[in-house]
Parts: sequence; structure tokens; C-alpha cells
Amino acid sequence: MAFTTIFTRLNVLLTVLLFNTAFFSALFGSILVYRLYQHALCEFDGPRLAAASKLWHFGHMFRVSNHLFLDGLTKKYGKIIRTGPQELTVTDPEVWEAVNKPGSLCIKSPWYDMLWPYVALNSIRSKEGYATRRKRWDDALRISNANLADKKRLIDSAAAQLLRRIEASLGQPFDATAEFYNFSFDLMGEIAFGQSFSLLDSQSYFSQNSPPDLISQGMSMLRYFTPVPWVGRLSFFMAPYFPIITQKWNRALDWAAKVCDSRLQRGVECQESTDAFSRFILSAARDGDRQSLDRQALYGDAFAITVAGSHSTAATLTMMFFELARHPSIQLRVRQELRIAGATIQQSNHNSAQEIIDTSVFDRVPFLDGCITETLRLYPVVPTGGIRQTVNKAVKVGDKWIPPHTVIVIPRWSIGRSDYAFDMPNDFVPERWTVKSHMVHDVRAYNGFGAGRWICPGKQLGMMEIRVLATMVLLNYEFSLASTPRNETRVVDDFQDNFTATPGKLELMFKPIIHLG
Ligand code: HEM
Repeated sequence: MAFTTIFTRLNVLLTVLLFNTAFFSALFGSILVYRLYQHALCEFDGPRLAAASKLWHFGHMFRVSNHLFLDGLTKKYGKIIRTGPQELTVTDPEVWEAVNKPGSLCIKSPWYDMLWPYVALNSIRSKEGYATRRKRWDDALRISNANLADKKRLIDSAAAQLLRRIEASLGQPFDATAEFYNFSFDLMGEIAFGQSFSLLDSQSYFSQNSPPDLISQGMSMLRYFTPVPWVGRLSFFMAPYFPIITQKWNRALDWAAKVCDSRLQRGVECQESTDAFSRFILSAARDGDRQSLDRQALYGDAFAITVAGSHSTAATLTMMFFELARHPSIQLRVRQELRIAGATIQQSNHNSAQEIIDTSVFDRVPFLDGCITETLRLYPVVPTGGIRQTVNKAVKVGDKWIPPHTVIVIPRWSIGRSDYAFDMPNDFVPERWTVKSHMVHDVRAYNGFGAGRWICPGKQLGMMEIRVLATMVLLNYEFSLASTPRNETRVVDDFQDNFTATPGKLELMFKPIIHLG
């Protein structure tokens, strides 16, 4: 009797198993056949397995950073590659105009849902709700005549602190990557939240669990999740059951939420003119814009501004100083240009640095600006991110039509280094942006701050931070690469594409410039 029952149950189990195997094989088999032979993207070349599933791309992220992986594919397959069942990677410079211009129907891709339940400015995917919030942030972050002095004072004072750190390091290698992160993080804290994190005050360098480290660790998760945002979303959803997978990400988000809470607790009325958050909140409250004042929206914005306002500037400074350190003649030319432009220094007291550099100097330093642009061309702060998608209409790029509902990946890293757009594409040649413009064949291939609707709202601010710090350092010190192990290439070898760029460690040796008279 018992034997018959077991036998019957086994039979039922086998039948269910057989039925499921048949059902799922047919389902996945037909999906596979459709993706490989019937899909609208079949006309585009690319790796066969990429067309079958994004898991193929995901697998590669465990051994190579996405910017190099996509660069390899670009070299092999050309300007438009099928990198997923429903995804194209496009390196034709025309693509930016097609997806970003004001009338374009393209929206941000599902990647931007990664922050959910937070809804940051940059994670609003469609036009609805974006324009008003964007205008508020533009106003809050803008450098205007009214707040120029405030912003300049903060930047000068952070730059002066960094100079003191350099002074203290003389004779030994200076961890430039860590210190540029400290610099931009302290500034971002002051400018965005009216709160310094005092990283440049403290004795510790870029220590474990310091805010920049916390945020970098959180962002490092995006290295794996960017090609497959649904794996990211699934992992975040499962976080309560498997906290280990996403804990770095969640710690970074929690940190930004706490900074936001602390800003709100301090009240915003008294600091109207100084920090961006208070200006944003006051303007939203004045207009009764409840959507912008929603706590999940504010937490999202706090995280976005923290990352965008610090990592971008820090990465640009690191890579620019790396290039200037290994090209002493270029370093000398920038220094000479600054002197001719009238930039002067006050040696005795770096605290009063706000008197040192008059911002009008920056109208007369095209070569310094060329160095910044050249750095962003070679080492974009968003190397492959900024993913878009078409909606219900095809979009033309070059002579190709990108079908509706296609995800479009646009790797700045590869476009910026393309030989059809630039002469000597892998070399650092700032003159191509000044007197050697013939070395730029297609200026659209440069996209350092984004363009169109989603152009960076912190562009002016970021530029000012870099110009001020670079000027103060260049006028006070000569610098070269420290001769520590791997230091010649480590900053590039360890460069990671975590949506924002994370450069490797760079150590510099500084030597004071003696000023006569
Ligand atoms: C050298 C400095 C900087 C560079 C190179 C840079 C670059 C960029 C780029 C390329 C994007 C577009 C990303 C995309 O397509 O999704 C972007 C967006 C953004 N940036 Fe910057 N950025 C810099 C500094 C800053 C600063 C200082 C802030 C604020 C304090 C800031 C705030 C933002 C925000 C909020 C966005 C999202 C805009 C949106 O989607 O509407 N950035 N930035």
C-alpha cells in the first residue's frame, strides 16, 4: 500500500517535472530563436552571446572594467554594436545629438531605476516632472553674481587647506588621488549642504570608512550592475534576506540620507544664500512643489549631488595632475600662461587665498582650459554611463535607424579616443583645443559634461574648483610622479568604470617654487 502511494507520488512529481521542463524549454528556446534570428536588432553586428542574453556581459564584469570591455568590442565590431538582446552600443559622435537634443523622443534607460525607492533628479527617466526640478537645481547650483563671492571663498579656503597638506608632505610621496577626493568632498559638503566634512583638517588621509571611501565603495557595485540593471534591482530587493550583496550600496545611500536629514534639521531659512540644498528647498516650498520636497526625492538628490559633485571633480583633478606630472613641458606652459594672465600668489598665508586669484584671470587661460578638456576627453568622469533608450519611434544615427524601444549605450571613453575624430587619439595634447585645432576632426566626439537636456548642472562650479586649485598648486609647486612601485601607470591601470570614474592611486612629489622679489 505504502509502496503504491510512494510510486504514485513519484509519478506525479515526474510528470510535473517533465511538463515544466517542456514548457520552459519551449519558452526560453523560442525567446532565444526570436532574439537571434527574428529581432529588429539582428541586422546589427556583435557577439552572438550578447544577442542571446545580457548575462554574458555581466559575466565579463568580474574580470574587466566596462570601459575597456566596450572599447574592445568597438575595435572589433565598429560604430554600432549589438551588446544585448535589446541594446546597441553606439560610438558614432552623432548619437549624442540624436538622443539629447531638446526635441528628441529618447528617454533615460531602465538603468536609472537603480536608486529606487529614491527618485533623484537624474533618475527621472521621462520628461514628466523633470523640467521643474531640473530648473530648481540649475538655480541652486548656478554661480551667479550674488553668490560668486561665497562660492569663491569656499573654494579658495579648501584649496588653501590642500596646499598646506602638500607643504606638510614635502620630501615624501603625496597621495594625490586621496587628497583630491578629500578636497572635492569637503567642498561638495559646504556647497551642497552647508556642512564641511573636515577631511582636509583631519590627520587621516582617505581612510577606510571615511565618507569618500563609503561612497566609492557603494558606487563600486555599479560596475557589476550597469550592464544588467535588473540584477541590481533584484539584489536590492532581496537585500533584507541577503544583506551582504548590497550592503556597500545601502551604506552609501544611508549616509547621503543622513546628511540630508541633518541639513533639514538645521533649518534652511538662515542660510538661504550659501548652500544649494537650502536654496532648492526654499524655492520648492515657495512654489508649493510637493514632489520635489518628498523625502525619497530629497534623499535621491542628496545621493546624486554627493556623487556627481565630488567624484567628477576629484577624478578630473587626479587625471589632469597625472598628465601634467608626466609632461613637464606642458606643466611649464600652463604655469607660464597663468603668470602672463596675471595670476599672482600670496605666499605668507594660504588662508587668505581668496585674494590671490582674481576670477577674471580665468578668461585668459585657454591652455589651462585645454588641459581640462583634454583630460575629460581621455578620462571621462562618466566613461560609459548616461544610457538612453528609444521609445515608440526609431531614431536615426548616421545612416542607420535605431529601432523603437532599444537601449542605447554611448561610451564616452571610446568615442573620445576614436581615430576618426582625433589625431593621436591616445595622447595628451591640450593644444588640440587651442592652436592645433586641425587635430580635432569631429568636435562632437568630445562630451565631457554631457549635452542637451541632461547637461551637467554643476559644470560652472566644477570648472571653477579645478581652475582655482590647479592655479594655486601650479603657481606654488613643481610636481612629478613619485618613484614608488607601479606609480607610472597605476592610476590608469586601476581606473574603474563604476558609472562615475574611480582612478587608481596616484602619488606625486612636490617641490616649492622659489619666488624672487
Ligand atoms: C569636472 C567636473 C564635472 C564633470 C566632468 C561632470 C560631468 C557630468 C556629466 C557627463 C553628466 C551627465 C551624466 C549623464 O549623461 O547621465 C553630469 C550630470 C550631473 N552632474 Fe556633473 N560634472 C562635474 C561636476 C559636477 C558638480 C560640481 C556637480 C554639483 C555640485 C554636478 C552635478 C551633476 C548632476 C546633479 C547631474 C545630473 C543631471 C541630470 O541628469 O539632470 N556635476 N555631470
